[in-house]
Amino acid sequence: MSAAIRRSIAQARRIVIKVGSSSITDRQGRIDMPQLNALVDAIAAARAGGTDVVVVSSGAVAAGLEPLGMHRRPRDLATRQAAASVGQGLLLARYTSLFAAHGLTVGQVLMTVEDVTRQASYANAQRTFMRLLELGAVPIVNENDTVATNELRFGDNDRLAALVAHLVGAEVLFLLSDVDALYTDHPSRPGASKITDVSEVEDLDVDTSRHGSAVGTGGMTTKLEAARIATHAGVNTVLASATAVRAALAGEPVGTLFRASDRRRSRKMLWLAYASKVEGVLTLDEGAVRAVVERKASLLPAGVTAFTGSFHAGDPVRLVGPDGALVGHGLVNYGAEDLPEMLGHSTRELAAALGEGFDRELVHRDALILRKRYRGARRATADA
Ligand SMILES: Nc1ncnc2c1ncn2[C@@H]1O[C@H](COP(=O)(O)OP(=O)(O)O)[C@@H](O)[C@H]1O
Ligand SMILES: N[C@@H](CCC(=O)OP(=O)(O)O)C(=O)O
Repeated sequence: MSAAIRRSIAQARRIVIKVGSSSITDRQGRIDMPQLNALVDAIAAARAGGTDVVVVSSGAVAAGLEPLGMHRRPRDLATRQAAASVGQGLLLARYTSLFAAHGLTVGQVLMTVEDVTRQASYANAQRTFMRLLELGAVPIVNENDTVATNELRFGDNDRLAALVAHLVGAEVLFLLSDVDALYTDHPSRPGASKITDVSEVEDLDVDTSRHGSAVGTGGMTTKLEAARIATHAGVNTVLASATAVRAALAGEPVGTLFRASDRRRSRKMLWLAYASKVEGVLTLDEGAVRAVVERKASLLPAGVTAFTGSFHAGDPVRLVGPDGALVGHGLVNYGAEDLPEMLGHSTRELAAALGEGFDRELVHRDALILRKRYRGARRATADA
């Protein structure tokens, strides 16, 4: 890790720390007080040094097991929600008293997928975080497990933490876990070796398929996904053992550093890429697919043959090829009610009909995120 990055990590003014269930609860599902204490001490020291800290803490389900007489993580959603309901209260009570010993106040933030997928709620959540930080409180974030449904949940706090890091404009995201770094294979496998420095998550060739702890969810797969989201948002990301929290915060060479990408995406595009909820689907003809995928052109109304959904101007939509293969996602410039009159018409015809101020692009190239490998593209080219 270069000295400059280490320094910038140690001197960051705002950080997000995500801690996994396995790091703060024991095998019986009790909150591991010495471990939680050590974590809070390290965070309080960072706060004393003037750094804003947002904590994303898992552990609600795990902490609810023992009080409810359960011995393992429940399989069904309703029981997990009940466990989270009991455990979240206990967890926050512990955080509240441990931080109070350092003269710090905590604020609970329970988030749902919708808080980040809808632009208005995203802005609202952002305002709340900023105000909490201005007031000197330490936000303690978790997914609102008791109301999240199977269809509508993050399911893991790794990605939630990356989106929060982006939302609050953090400089560093720390993913603290029960493993000390990323390995080329599950750390228990012979030959698995430690990776200390990653420049581009998408270029990694590692096996993350084997599951992690009994209480954790997502394992290493969701941590890599989180690192990808955060680094593309310009946030340096450090994966380290929760027991090495002080060293990690001090920028010491522990764990794995995922370097912030130079090709930093705007807030809006990150939201589109990772957090938005698609409101409609546009079907493109082969010429439009080629223009968008190969020439990186904007999408014009003439290239769209059909659409579904009831979206408004500015909403996120999915773009698919004639065979339904995903082309990418984009922010559409017209609502569904305007489209029937526009589709298939050339720009000249539309300009004549709609006059001055007509927006010729249906989806502007700068508001488009293409799928990394469009599976239908080669076929579209070959058929042409
Ligand atoms: N390539 C890998 N490198 C490191 N850990 C891995 C890898 N593949 C799987 N894992 C597992 O992922 C676990 C961490 O994920 P998880 O249990 O969900 O933790 P947490 O509760 O901290 O979110 C590690 O303990 C390890 O067993
Ligand atoms: N929201 C859940 C945690 C989900 C989760 O991501 O857990 P983990 O893999 O331990 O970070 C809970 O508080 O139990």
